[in-house]
Amino acid sequence: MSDEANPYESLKEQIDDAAAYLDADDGVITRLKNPQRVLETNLTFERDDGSLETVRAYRSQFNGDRGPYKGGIRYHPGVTRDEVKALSGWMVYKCAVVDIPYGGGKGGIAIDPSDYSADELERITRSFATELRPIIGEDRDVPAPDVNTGQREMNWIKDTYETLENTTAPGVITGKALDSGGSEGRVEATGRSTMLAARETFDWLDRDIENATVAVQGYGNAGSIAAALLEDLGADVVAVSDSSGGIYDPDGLRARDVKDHKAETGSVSGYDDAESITNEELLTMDVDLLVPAALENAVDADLATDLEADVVVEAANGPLTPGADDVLTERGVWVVPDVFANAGGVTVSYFEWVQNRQRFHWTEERVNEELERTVTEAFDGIVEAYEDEDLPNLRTAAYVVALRRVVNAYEQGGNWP
Ligand SMILES: NC(=O)C1=CN([C@@H]2O[C@H](COP(=O)(O)OP(=O)(O)OC[C@H]3O[C@@H](n4cnc5c(N)ncnc54)[C@H](O)[C@@H]3O)[C@@H](O)[C@H]2O)C=CC1
Ligand SMILES: O=C(O)CCC(=O)C(=O)O
Repeated sequence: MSDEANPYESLKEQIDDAAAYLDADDGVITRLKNPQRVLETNLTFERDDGSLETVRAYRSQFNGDRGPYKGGIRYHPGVTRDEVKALSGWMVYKCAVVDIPYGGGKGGIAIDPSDYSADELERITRSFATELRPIIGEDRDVPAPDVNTGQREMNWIKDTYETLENTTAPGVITGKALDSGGSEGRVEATGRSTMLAARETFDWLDRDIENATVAVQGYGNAGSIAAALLEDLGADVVAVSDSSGGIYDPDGLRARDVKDHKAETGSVSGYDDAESITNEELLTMDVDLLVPAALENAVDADLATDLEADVVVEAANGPLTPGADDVLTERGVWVVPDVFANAGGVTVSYFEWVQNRQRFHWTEERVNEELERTVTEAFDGIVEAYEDEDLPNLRTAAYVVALRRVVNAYEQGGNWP
C-alpha cells in the first residue's frame, strides 16, 4: 500500500497539518499520532458444515485522554491493522470536535459478511465479543456499528458481554435495537449530521441548499439517509452509487424509493429508468454537492483534479487522500471534513450511552434537537477557527479545534514521575 493510500499515514499528516498552528509540545503531538494499544486477534469459529475457520480481527484504542475509547466495528475484507488504527484516531478528533466526553477506538474483522450465514456471523461476533470482553466496558471502551454491522451485531455483543460478566451493562455498546437499550434516532444520526453539515455550510457560503444538485457515493446507512434528508430540504439528489455501480437521473431520484429498491434487489442498479453510471463518473459529476459515503480513498489527487462539485461533505471516514485535499484546497472546492460531518453517529451513540446510564429513554424529538444543537455549535467553532486563525481549509480548522481540546486534556492530567 502506498503512503498516499494508507489511511494511518493520512491521519498522521492531518494531525501534523493542524499541529503546525498550535503551540503544543512535539512529544505530546507524537503521543496523539500513535494508538495507546491495538488488540490483534484470531477468531476460530465453526462453519455450518462443521469445519473450522479462522479470521483476523482488531480493536485499536487510540486515545482515552478525554474519556472512554469510542468507535464502531467494521466487517469488511479490506480491514487491516493500519486501517483500524486510522479509523480509531479519526474517532479521537471527531469526539473532540463535537465536544463529547470520549476518546477514540475502532475495531474490525477482515471478512466479507456476505460469505457467511446469519448463524455463522453470530458465532464470529460472539467470538470477537469474548476476545473484547477484558478491554471493553461502559467506562472503558464502548463499540458501535460501522460498515456492514448494525443493531443485530451490537445486540449480540451486548448479550455476550453481559452473560460473561454476569451483569446488565447496556452502555457497553451503542447502536443497539430500541428494545435492547438503543436510542431513538441512532440509525439516522450519521445521515442526519451529514445533512445538517451540508445545510450549515451552504448557509455560511450564502448558497441555496434548496434545488442544489447532489451526488452520493455509497448507499448504505450513512449515504441513503443523508440523501433522503437532503431531499427533505428540497435538494435534488441526481446520482447515487454503491459497490455495484451508480445511477443518474437529471430530474432527481427519489432517495427513499431507491433505498427500497436496494433493499429488495441488493443494489441501486436497475432503479426505475435511471441511467447507469460508474463510480468515477459520479465522483466527477458537475453537481453543487458531492457526498462520499462509502470507504476511504475514494478521491485521490488525480481524481480531485477532475472533480466538479463545488462542495464536498464527507459522510464516510477518510474518503479523500491528503493529496486530494491539497488539490481541492488549491482549486477552491469546499471540503467539509468527516470528523465533523459524520459525527452525528457517535453523538447519538453518546446520547444512547447517557440514556443507558440514566436508565431513561429520550424521545426522538429530544435526540434530534440535541443533535442539531451539537452539530451547529461545532460548525460555528470550526468556522471561527478557520476565519480567526487564517487556516487553509475547514479540515485543518476542525483538527485545530479538536487537537487543542485533546492536548489540553492530556496536559491537565499532569505528569507521572
Ligand atoms: N454507520 C455509522 O453510524 C457511521 C458510518 N460512518 C462511515 O460512513 C461510511 C459508510 O458506512 P455505513 O453507511 O455505515 O456502511 P454500510 O455498510 O451501511 O454502507 C456502505 C455502502 O457503501 C457502498 N460501497 C462500498 N464500496 C463502495 C465503492 N467502492 N463505491 C461505491 N460504493 C461503495 C456499499 O455498497 C454500501 O452501499 C464508512 O466510511 C463509515 O465508517 C461514519 C460515521 C458513523
Ligand atoms: O457511534 C459510534 O460510537 C461510532 C460510529 C463510528 O464508528 C464513526 O463515527 O466512525
